[in-house]
Amino acid sequence: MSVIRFERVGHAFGDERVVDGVTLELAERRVGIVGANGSGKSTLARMVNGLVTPTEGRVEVDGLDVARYGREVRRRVGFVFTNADTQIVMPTVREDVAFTLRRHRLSPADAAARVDATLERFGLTGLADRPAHRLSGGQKQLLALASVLVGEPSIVVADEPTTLLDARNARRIAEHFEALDQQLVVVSHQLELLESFDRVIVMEAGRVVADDEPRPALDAYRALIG
Ligand SMILES: Nc1ncnc2c1ncn2[C@@H]1O[C@H](COP(=O)(O)OP(=O)(O)OP(=O)(O)O)[C@@H](O)[C@H]1O
Repeated sequence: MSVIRFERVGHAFGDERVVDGVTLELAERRVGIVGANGSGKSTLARMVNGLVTPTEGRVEVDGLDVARYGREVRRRVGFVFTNADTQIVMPTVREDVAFTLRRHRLSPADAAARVDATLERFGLTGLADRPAHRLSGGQKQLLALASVLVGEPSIVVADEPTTLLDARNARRIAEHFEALDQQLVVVSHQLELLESFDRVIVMEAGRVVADDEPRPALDAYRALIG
């Protein structure tokens, strides 16, 4: 199991301090992060793989300082965005999944086999040669997840991965997340998704205000938002 460590982490955008004095050690299989809009959840999540750098304190993944060892950390930590369009970078479905492996030093045959197996796993084989940007929202989110997982990260961080999807696709994506072998950190407003998790962190104005098993943590969150 990997360990994500936040040590007195803060982040300010200009004068606005959006993450403030967060110390956490996350080593559970499934960790959820909830909080009101603007409470700093995305900023915190993005610090795990260096998309955002702390302005105070440090974040480590398996002892690696994310600010210094970004490349190594990003090999271990896959990030899934809310809007799959943000992370689809290649013209076709197959090329997008293959793009993740460009620095993995695999032989072309091994890389192709891994891509094919991943497409199959996410039900994307029949769409492999389609333009990625013309997929439906649900298919795009499956592609985004496939493109992350083909790199075999040990941790997957997802920032509201089901928010833009209809109920059926949200359920499908949630099932894929539930089936992952990887350690998972998920930011979500969809509280039922987090009920089966090992630990839930509640953020309020940049601080951790509850950190517990899902039931008490989600109760604390519901009380907080009234
Ligand atoms: N790149 C940026 N530049 C300036 N301010 C930012 C930037 N990104 C986020 N913020 C501000 O930081 C604060 C925290 O934002 P963040 O996205 O981390 O919150 P969040 O809890 O994920 O919110 P939401 O639930 O709405 O996604 C907000 O006030 C936001 O406006």
